[in-house]
Amino acid sequence: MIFSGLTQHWCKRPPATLWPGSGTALRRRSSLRLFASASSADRLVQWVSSSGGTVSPTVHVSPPDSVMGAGLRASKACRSGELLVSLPRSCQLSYDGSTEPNLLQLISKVPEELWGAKLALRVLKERIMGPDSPFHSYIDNLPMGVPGIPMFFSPDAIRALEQYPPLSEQVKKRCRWLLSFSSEHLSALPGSPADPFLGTPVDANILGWALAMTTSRAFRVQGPQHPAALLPLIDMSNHSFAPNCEVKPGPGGSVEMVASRDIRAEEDLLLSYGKLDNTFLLLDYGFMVPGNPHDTVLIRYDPIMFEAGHLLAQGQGAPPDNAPDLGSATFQQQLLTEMNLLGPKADLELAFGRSLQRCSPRLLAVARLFTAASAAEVRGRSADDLGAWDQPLSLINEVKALRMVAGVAAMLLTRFPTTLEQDRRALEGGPAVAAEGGLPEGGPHQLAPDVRAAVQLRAEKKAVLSEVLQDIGHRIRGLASQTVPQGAAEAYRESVSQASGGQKRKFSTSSRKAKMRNGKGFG
Ligand SMILES: C[S@@+](CC[C@H](N)C(=O)[O-])C[C@H]1O[C@@H](n2cnc3c(N)ncnc32)[C@H](O)[C@@H]1O
Repeated sequence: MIFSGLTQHWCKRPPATLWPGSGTALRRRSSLRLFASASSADRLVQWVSSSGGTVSPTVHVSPPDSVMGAGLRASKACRSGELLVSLPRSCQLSYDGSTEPNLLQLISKVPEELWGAKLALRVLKERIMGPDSPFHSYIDNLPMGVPGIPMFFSPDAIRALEQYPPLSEQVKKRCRWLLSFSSEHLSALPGSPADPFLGTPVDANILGWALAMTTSRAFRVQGPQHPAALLPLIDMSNHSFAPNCEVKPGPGGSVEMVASRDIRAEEDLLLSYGKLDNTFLLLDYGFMVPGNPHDTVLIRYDPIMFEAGHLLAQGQGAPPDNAPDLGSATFQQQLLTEMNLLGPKADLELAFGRSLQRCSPRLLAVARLFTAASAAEVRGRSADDLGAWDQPLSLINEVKALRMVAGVAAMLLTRFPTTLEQDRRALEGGPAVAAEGGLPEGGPHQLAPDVRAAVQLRAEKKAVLSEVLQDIGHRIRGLASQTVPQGAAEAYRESVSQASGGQKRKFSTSSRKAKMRNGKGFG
């Protein structure tokens, strides 16, 4: 059954007390920022200045565009290090800043790790207080939705996203949490003495809006010990991996935004939200960066997957390779436990990624371990050593281990119901792929924005895996020519290039069997 995310109908017919005068603007779902007018932005700047903060005359709020929404821009050139915005503590919105007992009581019911949801409850409280809230000028300027956030995707888009379960599972988890928290703790509040929301009904969709605000706008500037806070005005800066501004703690608990390099007049003022992969960017911020250098593909550790990868990478023309011992030998069990891949609290997450030198150290370590000739080859190695790119066990082992890594990546690529090329054609408006690809059936058509985002996300993941295959194939070819005699090297290269072909390559019988045994590779 397809899980449908939260609905946006609340946006169209909001309770009057929550969204005064906003009903009509919200019908245009494609616009990111739906009601921040020049005057509300001016009021925000005035509020920061009159609350003891500083806003440089260089800082200008730019009107929304269809890609990034509104933003900040330099109205004139400024020098590196120049102070652009300073926010006193009283202008920072965090969940521990409230003294209202009912709100604090409700916030305490949210698990510690869900800081975004705790902060969301505070945002709702301030929103419901309207002009009585000290944060009114800020709250009034918040967008009415972040349409790119998958919590609000249609069933078609969620289906399209299911090709990459690490993301679709997170989306479902968030939606389930919102639904259960609102039925357990919010539905009975109106009319009760414990109600912090002054009788205004709050449901999962409204809490979802507030959660989208906090995950897409909060900062943790004062260090990991301090709760994340919303930073009015500063949070209008959009993201770039090559930013020109940075945010840092200032004197007396203030937060400052400064130019991190010389900035020309009319340049956008951009911050880096962190070295985040596309999954995280889409989940929390509702956008992704094509070719993101920090993108990753997550997989769950499973020895059968490594075995299947090994078989796939061997290829048919390859010299026979002894079947590796997969996790049953005592020395393997010890190292797998040290890597926290075995045991009741095991963390099974492994990753491929551009900035991980193609795969996470633990993934490399597992492949080296499984292809080690004997316990003697890994004796004295810690799990950390085993995952260090510059510490191969031996040339022969490295070739085998990299072939196994490449085989796992190739196998993942073959498991997507659609190929990278099909996804790219769909993004260009070509014919829809079968419904298993999560696209509506039919001829050439424009994808809805949320379906497009889902297809783009999975295409980005496939691009990461393809690059991993090419890169590892290249490394293997370099190593293989040093380790095997001339005739066998030819066969080796042939098998490696077959494995690098990924989706185009046919499974050998044994690897097809392994695939059937293994079921899903993700999540
Ligand atoms: C902290 S807010 C920035 C201000 C926001 N644009 C606004 O209109 O209020 C973060 C949101 O801005 C948008 N955004 C920021 N950087 C972006 C980028 N590089 N590409 C696309 N959207 C971006 C996303 O909607 C994101 O959730």
